[in-house]
Amino acid sequence: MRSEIDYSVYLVTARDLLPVGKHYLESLEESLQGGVTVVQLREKTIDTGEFIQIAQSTKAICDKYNTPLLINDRIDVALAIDCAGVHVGQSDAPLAVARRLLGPNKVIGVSAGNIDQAIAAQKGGADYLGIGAIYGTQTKDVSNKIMGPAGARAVLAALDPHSPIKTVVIGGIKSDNVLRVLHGVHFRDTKRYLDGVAVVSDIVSSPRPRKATENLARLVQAFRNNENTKPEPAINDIDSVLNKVSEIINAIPDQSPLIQQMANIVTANDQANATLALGASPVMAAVVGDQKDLNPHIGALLINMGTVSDEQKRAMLAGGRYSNINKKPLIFDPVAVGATSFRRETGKELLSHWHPTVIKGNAAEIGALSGLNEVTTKGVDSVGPGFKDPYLVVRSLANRERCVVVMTGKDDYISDGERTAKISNGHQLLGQITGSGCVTGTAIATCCAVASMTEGDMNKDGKLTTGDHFIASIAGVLALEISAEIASTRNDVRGPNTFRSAWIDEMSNLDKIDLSKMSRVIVA
Ligand SMILES: Cc1ncc(COP(=O)(O)OP(=O)(O)O)c(N)n1
Ligand SMILES: Cc1ncsc1CCOP(=O)(O)O
Repeated sequence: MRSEIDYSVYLVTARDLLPVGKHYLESLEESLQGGVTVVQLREKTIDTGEFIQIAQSTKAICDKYNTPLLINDRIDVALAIDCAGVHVGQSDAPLAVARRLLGPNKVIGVSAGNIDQAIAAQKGGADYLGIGAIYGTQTKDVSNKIMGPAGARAVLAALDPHSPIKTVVIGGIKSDNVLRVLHGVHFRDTKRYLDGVAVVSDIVSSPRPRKATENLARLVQAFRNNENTKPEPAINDIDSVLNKVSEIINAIPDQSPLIQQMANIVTANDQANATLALGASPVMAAVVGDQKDLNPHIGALLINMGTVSDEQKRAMLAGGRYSNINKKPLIFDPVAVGATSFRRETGKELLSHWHPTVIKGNAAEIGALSGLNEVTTKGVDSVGPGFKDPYLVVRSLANRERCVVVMTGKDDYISDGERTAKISNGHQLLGQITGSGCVTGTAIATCCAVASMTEGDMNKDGKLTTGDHFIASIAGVLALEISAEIASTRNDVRGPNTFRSAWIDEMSNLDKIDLSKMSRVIVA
């Protein structure tokens, strides 16, 4: 009988990565005590005799904890010690040969670095796939093979949903990014969930492998609990939505969140002043060295690609990563992401390193991220009348990226994948000043910070952030567009530049306004 394996926390061994003074079997036993559910013995340089010896002592400890053992590459060693099975890579014994030698009762896992390899392994009868490398790692040179969570998500989506094959991801997975990986790989539309995460250095290099494993196991379990918990019915009737919007906007001065912004050189000043006018505090920190210390203190981080440089990109990678670790809302404004290959690559790299809470862009930017070319870009601006079905565009991207998507334009469309809103507020003067979209990002980040600070959540361990960011995004857009409408009626506004000052002034008067009377919002 082939053993039923729990792949949740899959340890791949590496004796060369043990901390100085830590014995291999001691580390292995501690990791099993911490909750490793399956072990793969991976040895690359030793002779067959020594391999068999180490495999026997590894199996003795795995047996003590009732944990299956697989052998990397070497079918002969697996047969010699009669363990649960093997893991083979693309340049190892072919799956059909491994199956013939091992028989029907042994487990065979196959590495899959792309969709074709995954489908071939599935058709060939592999028991599970090791999908990767997700990220770079010092354990092995995978520099040409990094696929990011989005690459693994594409592999999962391509598999036959009825096949019994199991899946794990591997490569650079650690307790500080495992939630981000799980959220990024799991695609709502595929019926397929990851069965586990395969880890080498996060466990093996730790002086406390038991603790390291417990951390990983807790996060994997928390993610699953969260996925399996039926969410509270989402607020979607318009009165409740607008009540919540007012609550969020009115709470900004009380909470006074610190809003970190990696802004662009054109609009940073307006963004900082808008943050103050809304009742929050701006901090414009965009160098790598600031990110770790600053992140625990912020309410939200806004990453705006407007004038992104190589140095700023490194800060964006780090800041976003810390935001996921510290469960801070992360708002991504992919300015002109489709305009050049540098921007396309940067957008892709950022989204593969961290998981945004909200993506906000104009039609061309949302189209570029969605892989659609129905709407094109001219510099930072969108060209033409927009998408035929904007609801579908935002809903699909929100589902794919598992975040809120805000598409700004004459009408704005906002979706969290389930609920979709259309906002028809605003004023044409907003289109005559530079950076009104960037300032919208500021307002969304501010409202998301408040939503996250004011809403407790029992299931927060498995989440990357808490709060209803769909409603917070509506609040951010309404705050800006209604202040623009009010500013446009002022006698002292004579054109775009006087409008700009009046607009920022009016952001600080929103508590005096009955937003529900001025809002033109539909929620579907
Ligand atoms: C679970 C898991 N997935 C992938 C691999 C990589 O295996 P392979 O491609 O054979 O590379 P090496 O491990 O031999 O370097 C794995 N070992 N485990
Ligand atoms: C064996 C292997 N195959 C793809 S990445 C990898 C190593 C993963 O190591 P780590 O978990 O330390 O990043």
